[in-house]
Amino acid sequence: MNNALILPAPAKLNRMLHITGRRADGYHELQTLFQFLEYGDTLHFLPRSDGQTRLHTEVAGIGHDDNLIVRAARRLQSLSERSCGVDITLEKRLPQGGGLGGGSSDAATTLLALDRLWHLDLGEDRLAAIGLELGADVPVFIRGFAAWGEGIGERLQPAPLDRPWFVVIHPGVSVSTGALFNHPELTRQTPSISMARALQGGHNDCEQVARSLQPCIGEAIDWLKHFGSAMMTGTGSCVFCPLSDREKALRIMQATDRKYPQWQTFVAQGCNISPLHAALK
Ligand SMILES: C[C@@](CO)(OP(=O)(O)O)[C@H](O)COP(=O)(O)OP(=O)(O)OC[C@H]1O[C@@H](n2ccc(N)nc2=O)[C@H](O)[C@@H]1O
Ligand SMILES: Nc1ncnc2c1ncn2[C@@H]1O[C@H](COP(=O)(O)OP(=O)(O)O)[C@@H](O)[C@H]1O
Repeated sequence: MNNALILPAPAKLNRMLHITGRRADGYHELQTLFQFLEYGDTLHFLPRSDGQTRLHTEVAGIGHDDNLIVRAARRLQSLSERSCGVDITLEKRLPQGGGLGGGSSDAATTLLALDRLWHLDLGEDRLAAIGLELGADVPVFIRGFAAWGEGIGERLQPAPLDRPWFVVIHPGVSVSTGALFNHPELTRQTPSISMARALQGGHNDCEQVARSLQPCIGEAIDWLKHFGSAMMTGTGSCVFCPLSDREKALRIMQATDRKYPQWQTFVAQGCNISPLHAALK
């Protein structure tokens, strides 16, 4: 059908993540550098005219109506006066609870796709605000530029990051974002810094608690530290190491597969314009 849309939902990495405080509602104030990866999920959208929204792919452990894709679609449906519907299928590559933002990225791709397919023309500001109701990470995927994020990650400005190749390891476990943020031993008072300072290098305040919750996260970071400045993304569980060239990254991936066959490893380049926005142009 000629008005079907096939779009990427890329992963993100947090190249650093500092927790600078906690708001009265319990959410944490962050300073973080978001960068996209040329790697992620793919969504297929086929409009239907009977007002039904259906996701035809099951995601393990998530009910149809709880899936962020369906929640995003229904939220847009509620804003439309016409009887819009859609059939959606998902090629899932990103692990859940991996800190790669897969669920948030799926939601953002759905919002941008349906805004176009249903001719809603809501504009990026409105879509980012709707996205924020679905998850703190959704706005950066709506905006589509690598960013210095503050607040709970929704105050964004473009960040001129380098674009290395990354070896990314998913050590086969997941970390619940909520559980990590509620942990009594989490560092919550890192002094604020400027973006310019963060671009010179930073750390991830969630790493220590994630290591204690899931020791294999620490094992994966310590292994990748043999090759460069390895770090965890988001609240975990994935860890990454930036490399200057693809061949070197692929060699490290092969060595990781041999030594730790129980982990999933991939190589992808960082990008400062989201592959989603590149595809929508
Ligand atoms: C911390 C980040 C950094 O990228 O990590 P990852 O989840 O991607 O690992 C994100 O901002 C996460 O965003 P997202 O995954 O959308 O989180 P949400 O669904 O909004 O929140 C899940 C739960 O985490 C806690 N939470 C989340 C974000 C934040 N800044 N402070 C918090 O305390 C809240 O308890 C919330 O109920
Ligand atoms: N389409 C989806 N893909 C992944 N997770 C989803 C989706 N819809 C809802 N979720 C929920 O969102 C949570 C966070 O998922 P995700 O964004 O992939 O991880 P993270 O926030 O660690 O990067 C999952 O544990 C899952 O319960």
